Amino acid sequence: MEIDKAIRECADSRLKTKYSNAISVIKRAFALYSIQEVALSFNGGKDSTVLLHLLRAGYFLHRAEESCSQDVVDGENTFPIRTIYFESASAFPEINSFTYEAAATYNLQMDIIRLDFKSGLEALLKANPIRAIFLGVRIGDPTAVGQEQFSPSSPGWPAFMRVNPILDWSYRDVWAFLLACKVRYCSLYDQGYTSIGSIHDTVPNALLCISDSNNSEEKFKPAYLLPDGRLERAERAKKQLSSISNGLKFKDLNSDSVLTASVIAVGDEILFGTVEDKLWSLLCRKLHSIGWAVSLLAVTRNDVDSVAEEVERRKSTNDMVFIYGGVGPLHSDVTVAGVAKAFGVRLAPDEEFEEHLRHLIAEKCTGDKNEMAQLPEGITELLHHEQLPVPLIKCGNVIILTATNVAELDLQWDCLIESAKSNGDLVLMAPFVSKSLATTLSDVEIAQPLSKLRLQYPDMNIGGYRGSRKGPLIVRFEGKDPTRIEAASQSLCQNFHSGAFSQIE
Ligand SMILES: Cc1cc2nc3c(=O)[nH]c(=O)nc-3n(C[C@H](O)[C@H](O)[C@H](O)COP(=O)(O)O)c2cc1C
Ligand SMILES: Nc1ncnc2c1ncn2[C@@H]1O[C@H](COP(=O)(O)OP(=O)(O)OP(=O)(O)O)[C@@H](O)[C@H]1O
Ligand SMILES: [Mg+2]
Repeated sequence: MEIDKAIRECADSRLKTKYSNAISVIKRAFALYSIQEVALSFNGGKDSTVLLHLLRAGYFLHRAEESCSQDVVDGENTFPIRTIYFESASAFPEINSFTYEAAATYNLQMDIIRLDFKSGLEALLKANPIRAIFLGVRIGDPTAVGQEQFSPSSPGWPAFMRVNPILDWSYRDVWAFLLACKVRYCSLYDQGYTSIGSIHDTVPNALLCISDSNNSEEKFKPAYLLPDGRLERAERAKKQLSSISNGLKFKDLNSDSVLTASVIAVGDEILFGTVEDKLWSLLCRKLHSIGWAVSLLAVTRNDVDSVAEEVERRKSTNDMVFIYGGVGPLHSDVTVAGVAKAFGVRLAPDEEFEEHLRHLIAEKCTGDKNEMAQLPEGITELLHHEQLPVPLIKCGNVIILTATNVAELDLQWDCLIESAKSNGDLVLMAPFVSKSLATTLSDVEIAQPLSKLRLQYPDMNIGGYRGSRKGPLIVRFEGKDPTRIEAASQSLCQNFHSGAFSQIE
């Protein structure tokens, strides 16, 4: 069988693994359902073209195993699996003609359905004993969220099993397969289209454009030359830049409003006292400098449930949560998993993130499966900046920082602020201003006037601290309005003899 032979003979071990896993899924489906009970959902797209050939190979191998003899296996072109195509008036003519051409080449028994998906499937299932449908859905597709290789149809849909043999395939894997097997695919993919929807919303991928100033006609490179699979749906890139503000609802705020953040450090080494964490104080100062208040600092153990519990609690009571530590490939690096758990989603391979890691650490860490490229499914946005080798990860209102020291945090913070500013949505809050007064008055003398002042100026943070029991007491006024700070400090001084307080930096 030519597909099976092509993969067996190729040198790409990752593709071999993906192929053999997909074939196992297909064989499992053939063990559960009879051939009359399964269907292939085929639309001429690249993913469904991969699926068509996997099914041809899978059916051949299944028959070979069943009969235990190559002699009785039907010809390679026998493919008795019902194939359904939802034809639409807004499909590209090239997609239609490729679909019909494939049907003729591979003897597909095509059912052409001219209804919407749901009504079409209802009619199909009423007239046929179909119980399972093969789909070319891949993780990263908007419809893949929550799906497994075998997923029952959604509530409200007719009942059948969705079988997704290439769920964990990446864009690269798809092209590696189509090129290794030397099979035909829709001609649009050679004209710069990387994912094909309707004629109304699909254009060639601008990242494949070959610009030629002398020639007004645009030309495009083929889809398999897209440098990174992460750019398959190019419009996603635009979305990511404006994403920082999404969780923050900045637009409805006055510039002197206060937003709150909490900071979570993950690390047994901090709790043991072995390592002194310097990041939290720097992060507090940074947040402060953009007018944010830090409501809580927490340190958790390197344990998924501890991280999940803390994140879950903080994300609902703060505008933003910053978390660091525990990010990487070690068994103790559980932060990303903890964040996923806090949001009640699973970790799924993120093709875009994997491409970044591949560039960073070459092939060292990217085998058949790259654990570091697993991110919370459906809620993750990657925050890019040209100075960051790997983007920052944002899940809802939680930002995962990968910094491990002060210099790295400095860089990540600057990139975060710069890209937030450049997208125009992020209104940085008015920074806090403060005034500190030192006094040798005793705590007892000053306690009552201070607590009165707090009631008078509820918009301000008024507090006292001392460096030692015997040394001077420092009273600190902090807020967003310098005139109120001045008024409050004057008001305190008036209660005591002149010279009782001296201002310090
Ligand atoms: C065979 C088949 C089965 C589908 N089953 C479901 C389903 O169970 N639940 C669901 O929400 N959508 C289902 N869909 C719809 C897809 O998830 C998705 O809405 C559609 O492929 C998106 O196409 P569009 O981008 O052209 O709207 C199914 C589609 C097909 C072709
Ligand atoms: N009109 C349709 N008719 C039949 N099946 C469809 C149709 N549209 C989608 N599907 C099924 O859903 C799967 C996912 O669709 P999707 O558009 O993501 O992939 P594709 O069309 O194969 O490739 P591409 O991402 O390049 O467009 C398809 O592989 C196919 O199984
Ligand atoms: Mg498509």
